[in-house]
Amino acid sequence: MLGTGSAFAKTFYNNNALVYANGYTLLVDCGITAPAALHSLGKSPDEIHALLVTHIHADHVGGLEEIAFRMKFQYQRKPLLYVPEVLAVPLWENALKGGLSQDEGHTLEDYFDVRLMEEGHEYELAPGLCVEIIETPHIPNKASFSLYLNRHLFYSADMRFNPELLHSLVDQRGCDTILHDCQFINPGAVHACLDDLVTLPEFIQQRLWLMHYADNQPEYIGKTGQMRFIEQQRLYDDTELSKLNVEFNEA
Ligand SMILES: Nc1ccn([C@@H]2O[C@@H]3COP(=O)(O)O[C@H]3[C@H]2O)c(=O)n1
Ligand SMILES: [Zn+2]
Ligand SMILES: [Zn+2]
Repeated sequence: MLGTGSAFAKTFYNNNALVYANGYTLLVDCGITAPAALHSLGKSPDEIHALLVTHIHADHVGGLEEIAFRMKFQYQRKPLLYVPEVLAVPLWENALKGGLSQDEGHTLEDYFDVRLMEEGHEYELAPGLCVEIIETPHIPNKASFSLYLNRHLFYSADMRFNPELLHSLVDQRGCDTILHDCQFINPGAVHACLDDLVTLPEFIQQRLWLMHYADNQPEYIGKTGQMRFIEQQRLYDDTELSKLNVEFNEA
């Protein structure tokens, strides 16, 4: 995890992730703090093969201008950008155009090798890395897409509490690991809140890691039912994440 903080957290970086697969590096979301978070890990933007955007909020796309400029002018590269089809135009028109538009660039494609994604398809981004996008409710009338990775790990984009989806992923689709955004304050108007998440049955909680949390996260350690916090700037192996759950349950 590059960062695990909420949109307004100051002690945690924005909730963005680096996904590694056989030498390939995917950056999932690129918020305002992503360049600093990469720097603190000693990572150069040049090490990123592809980026993926879940939705248009600054904690998920606010760092794209810096990455786009540096890729173009510092590294002379056009990285792959995976974007849900409905977000491609608003991403350029409403988020990036103001800063990036200039003689050398007037479109998203001038900075990125754009790959549009649709729901209901699985995309093999690299050997050992398959991604499906699932539209999940967040802000009314504003599209946001969670991810299903390698047919076993669900990574929530910001989403409201949706127990039916979590049940169907676990019961019908072999989901053994859930990384879920979490808001501490009730009600979770645009996110799932902790009071909602602790109502999930234990077998779902035991697979669930909390992320996208506020600065007062330390106050909640030990108060999250069967769920655990995932930590920023730490490397997790996806098979280890599910193995640890089993060990945790047995302990
Ligand atoms: N209707 C809304 C819209 C936004 N927000 C807050 O703004 C943040 C934007 O980034 P986020 O991570 O989606 O979290 C949102 C809410 O904290 C909110 O609380 N209610
Ligand atoms: Zn967010
Ligand atoms: Zn959001």
